[in-house]
Amino acid sequence: MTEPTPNARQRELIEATEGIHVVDAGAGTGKTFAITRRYANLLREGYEPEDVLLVTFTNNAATEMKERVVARCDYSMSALRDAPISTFHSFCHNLLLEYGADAPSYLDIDDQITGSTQLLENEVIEADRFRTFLSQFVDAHPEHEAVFRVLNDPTALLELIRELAAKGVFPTVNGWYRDGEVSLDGDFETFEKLFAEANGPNEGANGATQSDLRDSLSGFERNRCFLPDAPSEDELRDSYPSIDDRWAEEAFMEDREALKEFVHDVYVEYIQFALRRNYLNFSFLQLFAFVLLCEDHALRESVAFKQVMVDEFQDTSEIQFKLALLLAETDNFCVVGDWKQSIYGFQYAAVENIRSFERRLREYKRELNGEHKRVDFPVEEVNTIPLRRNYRSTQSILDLSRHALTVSATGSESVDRTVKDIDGLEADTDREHSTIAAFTSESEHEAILDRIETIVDNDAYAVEDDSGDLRTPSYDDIAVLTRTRRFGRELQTKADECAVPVAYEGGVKLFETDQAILLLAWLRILDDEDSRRGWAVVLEQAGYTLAEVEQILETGAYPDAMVAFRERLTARESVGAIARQVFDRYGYDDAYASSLVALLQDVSDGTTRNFGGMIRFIERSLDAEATHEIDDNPGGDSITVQTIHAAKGLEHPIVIVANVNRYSFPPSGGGDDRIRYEDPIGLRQTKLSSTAHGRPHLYDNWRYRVLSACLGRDYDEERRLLYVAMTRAQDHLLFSAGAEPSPLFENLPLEPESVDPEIEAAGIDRTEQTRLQVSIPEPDVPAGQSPHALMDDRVFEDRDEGRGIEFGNRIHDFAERYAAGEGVEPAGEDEHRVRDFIDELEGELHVEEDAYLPVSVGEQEVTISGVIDLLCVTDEQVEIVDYKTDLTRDAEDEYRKQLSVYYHVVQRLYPDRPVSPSIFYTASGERVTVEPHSMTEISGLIERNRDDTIGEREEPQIR
Ligand SMILES: Nc1ncnc2c1ncn2[C@@H]1O[C@H](COP(=O)(O)OP(=O)(O)OP(=O)(O)O)[C@@H](O)[C@H]1O
Repeated sequence: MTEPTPNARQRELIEATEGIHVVDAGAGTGKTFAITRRYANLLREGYEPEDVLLVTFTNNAATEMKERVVARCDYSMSALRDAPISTFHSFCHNLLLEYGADAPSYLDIDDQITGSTQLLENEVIEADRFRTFLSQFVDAHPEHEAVFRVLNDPTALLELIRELAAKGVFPTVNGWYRDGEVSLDGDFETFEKLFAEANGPNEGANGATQSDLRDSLSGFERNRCFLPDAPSEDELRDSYPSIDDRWAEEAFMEDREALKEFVHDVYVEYIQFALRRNYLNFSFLQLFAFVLLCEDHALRESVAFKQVMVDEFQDTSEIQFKLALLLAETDNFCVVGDWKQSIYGFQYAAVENIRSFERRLREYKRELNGEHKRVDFPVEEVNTIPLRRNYRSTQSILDLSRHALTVSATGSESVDRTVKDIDGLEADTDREHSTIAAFTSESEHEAILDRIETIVDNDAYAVEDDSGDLRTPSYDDIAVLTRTRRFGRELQTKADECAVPVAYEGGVKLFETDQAILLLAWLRILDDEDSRRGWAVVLEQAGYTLAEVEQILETGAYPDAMVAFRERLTARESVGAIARQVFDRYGYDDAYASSLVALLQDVSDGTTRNFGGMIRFIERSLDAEATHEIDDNPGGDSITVQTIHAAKGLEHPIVIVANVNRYSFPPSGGGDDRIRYEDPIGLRQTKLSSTAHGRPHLYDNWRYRVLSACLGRDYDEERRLLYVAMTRAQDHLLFSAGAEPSPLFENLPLEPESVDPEIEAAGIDRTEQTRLQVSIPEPDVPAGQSPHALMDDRVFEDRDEGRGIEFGNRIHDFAERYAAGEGVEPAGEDEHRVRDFIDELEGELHVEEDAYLPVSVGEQEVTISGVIDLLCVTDEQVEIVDYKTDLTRDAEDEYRKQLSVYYHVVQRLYPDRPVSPSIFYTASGERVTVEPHSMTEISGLIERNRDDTIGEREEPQIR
């Protein structure tokens, strides 16, 4: 194909070689094309490759740019081999290898960066190392016990470190680098403004109605256990229509010294740990490069570039923007991007870098020039170049895509932007042949496949070929884009059943899947029965808190069921058989699992049981980021299924944006990170460990509850994801949803059609067994089954406080035998309470009743099964009783889900009587009746918990 001729605006960017230029333009407007041409033009104008820094976000993009530059100038590929066209990370890596030996000394760290310091890219391996670090850290720092006790996930702490590094908050050995600590404290003035905004009274028909904040604090104490210093809900909401302003300060001001010290010590000691083991992660590379450039003035001046250009600028983090400034010798600084395509917030991309480019430029210059002039060029004049012509899509697709940025993502959210506020794009083509449609179906997967079959070879869906003529479409013109990975995988399975060819883009990093991680853990346990690395993964996966994991590892008191499983594995003949048994236990019956079994069988000859060898093989594969094609990829003419994140930068003739459903897009929930860093409230704990009532316990932090109510959840990135998905389409654009479409779907200006798919798929009514956990805690439960099927088991923190699993089992055992009339004698207060309670009951008692509840989740039938502790049946009513040995009621919301399942089972058994589900707390003797969830709610809860929300976590992009 011939190279396009730049349009006038693109030419302006290509030829404007002096000064600061910013392009913030829509999809497909030729930004990458123009910046590549600009680079070639600079070389033609006499700049040497080493004078020009061109930053991209992936190594592939860097290579592609070099190829395109070579085509436009006199340089060969080999001449450009070492040219600084690279990612931030590889640039920083090279800088540190050459000049950075002593960079750690600027943080008062004695360890050095050496020639053998490796870049550790693999997050799975890093998480493993971080676990090792953390267990050493805990032993060395008993003073941090209280903060450590609140944690439930080591990777969340590692994520926090990455976040702080991306935002320029670095530790020194004895404190914080520059004004890092100020950032951790947060900014009360800015918070006060947010508080005032959320707390402004609303207008009702009869005057002012209560503020959003007051409203969202109703139920302030529900299902929470606060420390005694917390205000009651009545106190907090004693004024109307807003809550009293004094609560802004009361909530914000909190003694966070212990927390800051904990985070500081983990952060700096982890850096030291990494350096001593000769590795740095992406975050630390940038951190040290930044410190080095800040502190070594001579070096900074010597390495600075005459020209700095950044592509995909919307994906830069704060530290990356600052790095780019430190690397610029003059104001020849050019960035291109699109705020509407900023979808890497979870990797700390700061959309404000491009949205408020000029303000940030000035602010960062001021900051960097604090005690020394580091940015020595004027930033007052910025030339903004608009690009409006789109070379990808038809006008109707472009017009609709603007709506993506203004639709409300929830039922109640109001978006303070209208379509008019979004710059429109002009299609380069005059042709208007697009089909734009939306459909819903109870069987969404089948409906999509059905539609695909209709599209292929259909003139109504004709697509433009390279010469601009229309031709009928084939499978490989079609891409199905999804917000989360899970839906794509499900669709692939369904497509296989229906013989529709589907391809994954770029294969799968098989050894990074959950399946492989669990298998590796069990192999480690088989290789060494006390393997900390193996047990830590297995126990965390089963839902134990970090403190519990530590305790179990310390004492070697592994759960009986897990030990028994290890014994069963030991009896297996081959690694393949072991793998199969591990996958059976965790309910993995998919292409990944079968590929892993087949691969390991091949590698191990199918017979030997050399665990050490297998472990090394998996580790090496992880290190090499080995990608494997999954067996069911047909190749050739097939549709592409990928996440929206993976589709960024690509284009497809026909796009189906699928699974635009409630709880999936936007994904429901959020992390359960106990330590958070949020703007402008700084570093906070959502839970606090205290012995306020005589024994250690985790309390909810009431201050965080109030603070977070003022922050709200920002769905802008979800809208941008929708925009990215839509703007991948060249010719036709479709949307699909299931029984419960997302507001993102419903609020688009489209009239969805409800369809009943005709496509035949074998095995569609397969039933998936999902066990409901009954006697919580009972954490040794396969993943994908209970408790993850329905409950958020992270609320069960009580388990390490002397009562724990065994205690719970003992009480349940006593209760069962006592109610069954076995004449057992109570021992201890809880058992006495249970006895008294049972003595009071009137009616026929049934103990340990099995309960099975079929639930439709999407188009799948799921059976939730559990065991009901006690049923008390009379002619008038049926009472369900579930014993809980918890010391508090803070897990009640989760128990409600469990009891709701029992309620529906029992209600079906006794349709003529009222059924009341209740909890009996053995610690207090309190009996609490719960309000059951409806079947629809249960189905939604299962879907929500099953849906993996990690579209964003895949494709570990270099950022
Ligand atoms: N002036 C032009 N004439 C014809 N085609 C062009 C022109 N400029 C760019 N294109 C083509 O438009 C397509 C999109 O270009 P490019 O990928 O550079 O856009 P972009 O703005 O970076 O897109 P996105 O933001 O969606 O990643 C490419 O196929 C490119 O070759």
